[in-house]
Amino acid sequence: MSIEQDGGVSLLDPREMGEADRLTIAGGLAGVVLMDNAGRAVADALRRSFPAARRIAVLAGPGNNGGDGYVVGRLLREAGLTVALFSTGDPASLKGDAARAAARYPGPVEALDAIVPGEADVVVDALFGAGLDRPVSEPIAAVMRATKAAGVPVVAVDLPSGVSGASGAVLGEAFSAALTVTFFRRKPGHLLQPGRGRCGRVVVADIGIADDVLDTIRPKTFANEPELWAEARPDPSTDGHKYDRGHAVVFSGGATTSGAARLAAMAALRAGAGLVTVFAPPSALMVNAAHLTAIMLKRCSDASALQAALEDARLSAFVLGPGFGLGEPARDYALAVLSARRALVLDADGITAFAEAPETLFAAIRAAGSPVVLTPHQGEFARLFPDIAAEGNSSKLEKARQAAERAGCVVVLKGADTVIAAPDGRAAINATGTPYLATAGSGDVLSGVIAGLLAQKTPAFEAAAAGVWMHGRAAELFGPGLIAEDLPGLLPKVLAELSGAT
Ligand SMILES: NC(=O)C1=CN([C@@H]2O[C@H](COP(=O)(O)OP(=O)(O)OC[C@H]3O[C@@H](n4cnc5c(N)ncnc54)[C@H](O)[C@@H]3O)[C@@H](O)[C@H]2O)[C@@H](O)CC1
Ligand SMILES: [K+]
Repeated sequence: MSIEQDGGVSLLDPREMGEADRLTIAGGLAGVVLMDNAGRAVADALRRSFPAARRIAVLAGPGNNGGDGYVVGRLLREAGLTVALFSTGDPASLKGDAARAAARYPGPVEALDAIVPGEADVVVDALFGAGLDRPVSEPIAAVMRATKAAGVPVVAVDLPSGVSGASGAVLGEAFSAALTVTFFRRKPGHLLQPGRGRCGRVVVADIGIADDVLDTIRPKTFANEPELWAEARPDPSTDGHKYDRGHAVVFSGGATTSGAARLAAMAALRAGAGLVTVFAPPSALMVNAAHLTAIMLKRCSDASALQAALEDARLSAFVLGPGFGLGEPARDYALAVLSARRALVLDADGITAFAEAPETLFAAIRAAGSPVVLTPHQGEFARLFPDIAAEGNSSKLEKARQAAERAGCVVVLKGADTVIAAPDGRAAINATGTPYLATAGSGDVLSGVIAGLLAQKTPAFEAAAAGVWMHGRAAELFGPGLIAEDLPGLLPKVLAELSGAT
């Protein structure tokens, strides 16, 4: 993906956004113009979203976010609205562009605690944006609570105050905005929870920063949207034979836990793998045979049987973990697949099996050099990366990134804001999905979708990112009442959407 055509999916942390700002100003666009453009974008979005609003309260903070607030206040006054502006401090203490914006504000500036939130139709939150660097404390927090209690819709400038742009964490107190207007590109905090839940609708405004600043900044964090991996997606029309679309293998657990493997297998087939085989222990052959049709079944009784099966070089991508059971067989199978240098999705029990010896797994992954994706939820993640999981100051984004670097493979850290991270530092934050995805077997389907894409030679990061997106999108298409069995059958619709068909 070339950066000029990033499709808007790049996310900039506060430091990178500061860099975009500096590069733009160095290129000849004055900072005050950027601030004016930012304020205008917020004022316009507010009027579009709240056409009936007449009384606006602007809360202006001590930095450039506050400066944007003064511009919004001025422009809304010019548009004939009634604006009251409340400042955290003496406007004379503002610096630079914010001081200039405040100087051009034509109305009175009141103290922050003078606000009566119920007297406004809309509150503009210009307290803190990218520069938030500590928890919001009293007395500002009290004003925010009073505003929230009044139930007046909040329009946030750049970020809801109190939400960290870098991590999505709530620092102290945070607004829940109805609308957030950010500039140039979104920030990780717009997609990571709990920040995402505080943003309301997010509008990204063009304020005159040119896309080519991204060539210098080289962002490595992305919104997990189709633009990120569209080019890497398999195109079945160019491959005539089923073997060209890869052969995925899913390991089945024992008779009573074999459903998980079938879910993964069905998902791999629907995701486009040419062939899918379930490798089952003797005890689970009959139950699998009774349930499988398009999916093939093979007896696999132990690691030496697996070694023999791996002689078939066409077996391209493996899923190990769903319903598999813990312990030695899981470790032996994973290590055998890796030493045969095949693509591997390690999920659930396959991850937990290495809790006592994560370094053994990481060494095998590095030695294999084949595409490997780990798909832990929080609990499994903590078993494999206990120190990274326990680090209180790092975000989910940083945790997934550190884990991917340590493991030497792609890590999918699951949740409402699943993060997909690659060892080279790239990371994507997912936003598709619904709460109904928290259902038994949902993760098994995800591992199958990813394996289906790996079987078709999609690179690991793109396969994992696309798989997570597709899995979430399928859940959105179904809505309430979702069970895992519904997901594979929805993948054709998701694939059709991605191909632009209806
Ligand atoms: N970077 C850019 O390209 C642009 C930035 N703009 C605006 O500039 C903002 C960033 O401006 P700043 O870097 O000045 O940062 P902010 O205005 O977000 O906040 C920085 C100020 O808040 C104080 N502060 C931080 N956390 C606090 C807390 N918990 N309690 C009390 N005080 C706290 C800091 O000491 C500093 O004075 C963006 O969010 C955006 O709204 C826009 O004007 C347009 C262009
Ligand atoms: K804000």
